[in-house]
Amino acid sequence: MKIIETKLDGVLLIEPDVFEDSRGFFMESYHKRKCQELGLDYDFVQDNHSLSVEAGTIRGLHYQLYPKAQTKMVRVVKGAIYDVVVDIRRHSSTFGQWIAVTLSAENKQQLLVPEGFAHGFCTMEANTEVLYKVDEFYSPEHDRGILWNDHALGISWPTTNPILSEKDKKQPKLKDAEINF
Ligand SMILES: Cc1cn([C@H]2C[C@H](O)[C@@H](COP(=O)(O)OP(=O)(O)O[C@H]3O[C@H](C)C(=O)[C@H](O)[C@H]3O)O2)c(=O)[nH]c1=O
Repeated sequence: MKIIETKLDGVLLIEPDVFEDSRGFFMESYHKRKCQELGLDYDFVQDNHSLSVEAGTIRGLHYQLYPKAQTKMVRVVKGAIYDVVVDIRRHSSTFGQWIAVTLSAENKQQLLVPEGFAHGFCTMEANTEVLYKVDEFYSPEHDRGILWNDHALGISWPTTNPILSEKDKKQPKLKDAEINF
């Protein structure tokens, strides 16, 4: 398992060891001790799974407020996503900055999104399925979002006309968002 740092402190790309043979492949998609040995010591309590039927679906940008903030470990088991993370820690030197990585069933890479970051993705293929672990339970009362195309962020999404939930169509801009990180 290899860890690749990004320009956002704490946001990490994880490359699992994949064992391929004539039958296909095997990999440990999560191994607590090996993660702990690499400093990734999280107590994940919930696994999430989403299917997006159409390419060009954007889910996000989402986060939960303290004390229910979540660290997420995201991977794709079918299709591909343009995965985006935004630093929303008010005192961070990279506040408002974002990164994007492609996670796919093919590259099997995973993204670690710590507390203090908003997360969202755009599907690059039809019928894309995303699995992710979180270390805090879902709390609707603490669930918040930021508008996907907030010009202050300038995220280079692969589509300008995405499929969005009604909720995500009405998310606030970063300057108006409720943040307590
Ligand atoms: C997140 C969540 C949702 N739900 C229920 C609430 C709604 O009735 C339904 C769909 O929720 P939502 O539209 O918020 O789902 P997504 O738009 O995929 O949200 C996710 O998208 C981005 C990419 C994220 O990083 C978050 O983990 C998560 O917010 O599932 C639950 O029951 N448990 C949960 O943990």
